[in-house]
Amino acid sequence: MRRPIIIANWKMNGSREKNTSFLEHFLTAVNAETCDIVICPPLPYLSQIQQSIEITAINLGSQNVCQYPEGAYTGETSATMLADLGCQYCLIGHSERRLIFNESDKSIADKFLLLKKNNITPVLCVGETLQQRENNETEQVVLSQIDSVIHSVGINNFIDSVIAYEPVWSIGTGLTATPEQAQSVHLAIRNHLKTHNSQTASGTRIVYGGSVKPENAADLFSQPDIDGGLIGGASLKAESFAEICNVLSSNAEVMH
Ligand SMILES: O=C(CO)COP(=O)(O)O
Repeated sequence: MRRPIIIANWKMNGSREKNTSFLEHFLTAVNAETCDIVICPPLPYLSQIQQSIEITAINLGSQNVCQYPEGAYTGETSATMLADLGCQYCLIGHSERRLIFNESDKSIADKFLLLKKNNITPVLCVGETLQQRENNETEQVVLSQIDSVIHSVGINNFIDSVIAYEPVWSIGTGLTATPEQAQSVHLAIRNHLKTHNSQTASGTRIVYGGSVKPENAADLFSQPDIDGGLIGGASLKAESFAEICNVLSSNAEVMH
């Protein structure tokens, strides 16, 4: 049985004051013992969040990492530094990074490997644009984004990572993939992983992201191959993020 996981991606939002208030409210409202919870704040706030969640079961995640090890890379943050700050997870290949910051498959694979070397779980984000979906290229695009990492790092390194399927057209748009649309891509990903290694396929957690809200979370999370969510906008409000976590957790209890 895969342990469900829910990840907050705060993107470039927050302040020390807002973060403190978020955690205060979130910790009272959340009741999700059967799933892993991860908060990915902006980099400058990693330490602040780390200190506030130290005695809780919540995990710390980064939104990005440098593709190179330590050295002369002005403005960057290494995987070693993230580990030093207590990060257990790190997003890589988010569509905003691929599209706005021109991240390549090669740099994403390099980041993946550096994270593994530092015992940080990579959360590999994949997803198609609206045009690609309309051209029936969804599976091809998503599987090739995954394969480019597997071919570069090797399937053994891929074990225990998390995949986040986030259709680009549903991010921040309010347009959620239907549970059936999401399940069909998640199943295609799992079947494809089987062609590499059946153990990896059954153990890899595949989460859905894209306009997940308390109102649509239960239907998405009840799909057999959706192991949780990567939440943007709705993770900025303590009450809505707690509600989504609670939905995932109670869903997991029913399935046990
Ligand atoms: O990009 C996302 C999480 O990484 C999804 O963002 P929204 O939940 O705001 O659509």
